[in-house]
Amino acid sequence: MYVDLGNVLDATPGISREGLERLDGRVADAHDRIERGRADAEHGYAALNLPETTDADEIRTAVSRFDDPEAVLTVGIGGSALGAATISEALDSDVDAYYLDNVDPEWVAGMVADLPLEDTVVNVVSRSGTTAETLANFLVVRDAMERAGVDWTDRTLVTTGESGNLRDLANKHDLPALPVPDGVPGRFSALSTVGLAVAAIQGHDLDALLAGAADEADRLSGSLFDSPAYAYGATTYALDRRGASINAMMPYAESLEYFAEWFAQLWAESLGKDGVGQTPARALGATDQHSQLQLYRAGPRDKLVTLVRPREKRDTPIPETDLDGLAYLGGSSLGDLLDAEFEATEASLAAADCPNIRVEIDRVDERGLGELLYGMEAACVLYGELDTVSTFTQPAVEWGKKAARGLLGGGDFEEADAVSDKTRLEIE
Ligand SMILES: O=P(O)(O)OC[C@H]1O[C@](O)(CO)[C@@H](O)[C@@H]1O
Repeated sequence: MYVDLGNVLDATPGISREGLERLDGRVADAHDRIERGRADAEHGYAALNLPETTDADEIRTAVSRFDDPEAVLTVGIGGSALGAATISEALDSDVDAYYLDNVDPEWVAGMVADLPLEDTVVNVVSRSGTTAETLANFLVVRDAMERAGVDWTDRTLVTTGESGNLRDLANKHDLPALPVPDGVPGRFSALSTVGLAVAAIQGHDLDALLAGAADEADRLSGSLFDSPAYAYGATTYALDRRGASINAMMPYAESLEYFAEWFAQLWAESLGKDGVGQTPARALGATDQHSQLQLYRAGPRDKLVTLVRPREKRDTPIPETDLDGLAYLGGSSLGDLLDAEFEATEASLAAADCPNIRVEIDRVDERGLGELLYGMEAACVLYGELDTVSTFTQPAVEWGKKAARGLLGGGDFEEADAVSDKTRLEIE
């Protein structure tokens, strides 16, 4: 992973090279704290050990019983789906990957109806084993399999904690089950059983994914000038402190669109604590040059833009044309056009003094994805250390869960009472 900070040095908000050098002392202290947490496999810090602790053979063995499926359906939500989706949506495979990570009834019914259930692996993922959306969707999928005459116990893989509803189900029906790694919150679990089972089913190279992550881990150091991950984490933190409260994650690759969604959970759920936190905005280049870029460049000075691209990609030529005005495109390629737009957007933001950071990987392949996922996780951990927030908890999401559960009769929660007390001003 390569990180270019050039376009933050003279931006508004921005940080100077001297400012980064002053911040580097705090980076060194944060790095020491992180390394102590990793050494003790402390909750959360353990995520940065996954390149060494994830057992790829265990994952490959667990999925080996599913002989050449047509599709794999992941039933999970948040970090229990987004890591796997980031990888599977970025890489080609003959095995189609689908994700049920919401409970929209029409969407779920449509997806289940379209699946070749007899030739689909159902990958149910939940660290807690209690997440209502995941369990409800699993019950719907299992019922559909039974009605289709498919023995669901032959087609289901479970990834869950040591206890809970899913663990009980796996034990009761002797289902293949993978553990979730101790001390790794869902949003940090892409490089573990949680995020890699789909990749294994699709035939992707788990070792290369973990090797890319290991490369980035090897570059963690006491100086942001020696570590791309810490350069990104420290700079985004510093820019937030100077007013860039929004970070628009804008990959210039369709294959990385899901990465922006994964990044949004990682950044928001880790850093949004006690009244602080940089808001991740999902964007996509070049598409959002015709959309959100107007706001990024000419709106409030409260944003930074992260521009991500692979340095190498397969290309598509643009045919020669005799159409006046289009001759400049003919004989070029879509890759040349996308690169030109990436660099033009970068320069456009700089010309407007809008801070932007360039993040590149060599290619969107297993190694590059491993670097990018691990690099952003490490960046997030460093940012959390510098911002002195509780990076690895997510207490604010619990209120809504209790309210929903109370509304459905799943318990007596005062949060549910607040729903009926809603102030109404309905305009028809
Ligand atoms: O894996 P589980 O326990 O189903 O949780 C799914 C997601 O829900 C959250 O716990 C938030 O409610 C996320 O942190 C997590 O990724």
